[in-house]
Amino acid sequence: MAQGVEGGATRPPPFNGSASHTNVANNAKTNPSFNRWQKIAQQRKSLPIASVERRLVQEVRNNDTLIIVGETGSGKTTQIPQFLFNAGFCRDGKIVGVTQPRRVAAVTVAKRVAEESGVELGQRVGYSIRFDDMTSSSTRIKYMTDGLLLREALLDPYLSRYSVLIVDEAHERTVHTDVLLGLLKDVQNKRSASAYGCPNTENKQLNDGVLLDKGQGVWSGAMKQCQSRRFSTLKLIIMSASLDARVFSDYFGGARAVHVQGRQFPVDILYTLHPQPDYLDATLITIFQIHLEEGPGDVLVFLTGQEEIESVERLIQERLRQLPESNRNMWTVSIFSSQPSEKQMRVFAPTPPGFRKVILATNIAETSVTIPGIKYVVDPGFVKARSYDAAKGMESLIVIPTSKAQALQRSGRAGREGPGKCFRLYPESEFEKLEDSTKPEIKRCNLSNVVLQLMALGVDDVIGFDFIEKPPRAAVVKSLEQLFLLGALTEDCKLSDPLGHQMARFPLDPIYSKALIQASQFNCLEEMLITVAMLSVESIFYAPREKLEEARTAMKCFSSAEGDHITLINVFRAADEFSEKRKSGQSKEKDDKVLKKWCKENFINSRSLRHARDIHRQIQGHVEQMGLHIASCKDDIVQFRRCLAASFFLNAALKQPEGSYRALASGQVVQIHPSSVLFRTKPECIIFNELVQTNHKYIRNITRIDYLWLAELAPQYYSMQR
Ligand SMILES: Nc1ncnc2c1ncn2[C@@H]1O[C@H](COP(=O)(O)OP(=O)(O)OP(=O)(O)O)[C@@H](O)[C@H]1O
Repeated sequence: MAQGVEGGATRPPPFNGSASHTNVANNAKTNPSFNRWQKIAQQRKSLPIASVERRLVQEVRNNDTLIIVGETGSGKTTQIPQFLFNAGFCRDGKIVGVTQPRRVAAVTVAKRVAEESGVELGQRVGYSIRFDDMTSSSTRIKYMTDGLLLREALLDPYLSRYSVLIVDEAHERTVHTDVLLGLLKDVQNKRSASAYGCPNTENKQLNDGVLLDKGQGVWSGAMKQCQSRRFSTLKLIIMSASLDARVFSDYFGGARAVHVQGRQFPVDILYTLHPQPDYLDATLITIFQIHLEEGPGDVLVFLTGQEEIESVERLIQERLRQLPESNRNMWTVSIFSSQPSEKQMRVFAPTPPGFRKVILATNIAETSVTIPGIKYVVDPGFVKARSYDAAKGMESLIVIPTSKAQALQRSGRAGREGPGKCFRLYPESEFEKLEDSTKPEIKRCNLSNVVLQLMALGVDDVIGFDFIEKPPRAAVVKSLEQLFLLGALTEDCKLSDPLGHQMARFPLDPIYSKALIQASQFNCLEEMLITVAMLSVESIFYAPREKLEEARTAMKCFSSAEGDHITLINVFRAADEFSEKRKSGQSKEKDDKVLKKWCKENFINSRSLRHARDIHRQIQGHVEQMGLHIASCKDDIVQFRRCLAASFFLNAALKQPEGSYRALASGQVVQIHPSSVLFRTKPECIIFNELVQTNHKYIRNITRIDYLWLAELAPQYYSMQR
């Protein structure tokens, strides 16, 4: 059994009843959970990383910062935290934290590691993601999103509970990862320097503040003090299968990089002979080719977004109906970020016997996750990415080719349980032309949120912050300007009190945080909570091509002549009313089914609606905690529209003579999206929440306002404009 309190080896799950050493052998023959644990233990032993456990632990002991690069599936994410736990890095209640860019990875990996360790999830091994905390005081290995750790730093600037922090999938370079790297570098320096004054740091100040020189001979005492608290310095590990170790090493002052050799199973990469003009059609053909010609095994398909996924899902069903009965044994499931977590978890459910599971995913399933059963990956080579025009202050989503690093990660999802195949739907010559790595998100997104968080963390000089790669200066300046206009910053560029601090506490985009705070003053927080929740999910309405007219008629029942925000509120409330009336009092599943039927009849996307209800519940919790006044403006719609104008004044637009609109802040000419309820009426002055760039610049989620309200409700901006 284990040696030491928290440094013990992992053990099998408890047997039914009281397990003693004498009955282990008997139980082993019959107990399925024991058999599963044995299989897992075997699998763990065969991972490439297992043979270098001791060396890796030694490397972590010897280096404060370590970069680990290893093949996808070699065991970095699941095994290294367990190695560190076993080596005693969690003594004295300390935690090994692992950050992931995505929620689904944090949850599924934590579940797997809990199972491998034979412990209940939330006890020794847990996860924490926005709005969902599965940890306890006994958690020692904690998986979390990078954004969550940033928020933790607001409360505990030294991140003092952690002995080791592992930044996983660092190649993704999400904006949170980049900010986190800068923050962790700073925390690491502060912890090494101020708390213990170890001689291996440049700082020579001891706890009691006495400055020492190397010649004074006191270092041996200081050294002892350091050794006795060796885990008080923060160990940092940067990990990925596909990162440029040099960039990270340089950033961390020449940090050591180690490569873990070897992969578990081979993955055959297949390319098309020619470029595919219609990648969705090529995707469908490939899925059916695999289904009809390849051996057993599930398929993972990478698409760019919810709409694309839903249309491919429909096309698959149509084609399946044309196949003979014996070939219809395909089961499609989907996973994308705006789905509720339980829905996302469905992709991990076992495939029914005799069926082939086809998972339609966005890049959410690209890194860290292992979906059991996947043998084939279909990669059309595209991803939806954020793009930001700082001059216009406009963010949009555009579909672009993946990078080589992303292609590698995608193929790495096959070959985790046996040999696999990856079908890249482009020629090999195209692969060579791809960028090596993904352009860091910090260079292509609106930075208001990041700037607000950094300022809340006490970083006043955001432009001078030690980023691994500096964001464009114009983007930082634009964000400072926006935050100032929203009232989060004072004139001398400090976080305002209380507004700026309150805004930083919301896990939302600053413009939405401000809207909620503002709404409590306009007595319409009830309406704004619904609005923010509904705007946080992908399209609520869906209109299948073949039933367009029916869908339009259904939408009219909820439409408000004032605009989309009130229309969305109408949908939310109608769903609530329906649920309330039809509550069976029997089971949640039954109620969900009834609501789903109602959604279908009304051409409402039930997934999006459920997700919005979930988000609504969670932000309402935040609002209550902050003590904001929740009230409804009831029938006083003008009041609510005024509040929208006061909140989203940066996104106001005026009608042009020919029927297009000019966005007042950016000067861009934009069109109302055909899905908006105001598409035909085209009022004089509007506010909007989203700009979508296709062949036109479309705006969505629009409400009619009075032009004069702008100067009245946002004088800080509109009086400057005149
Ligand atoms: N949920 C799971 N179910 C089944 N097997 C799993 C699961 N999670 C991990 N594994 C197994 O453990 C192996 C190692 O997974 P791990 O995530 O630690 O690798 P990794 O090196 O971090 O990969 P990546 O770089 O792709 O994140 C997988 O290849 C797979 O065989």
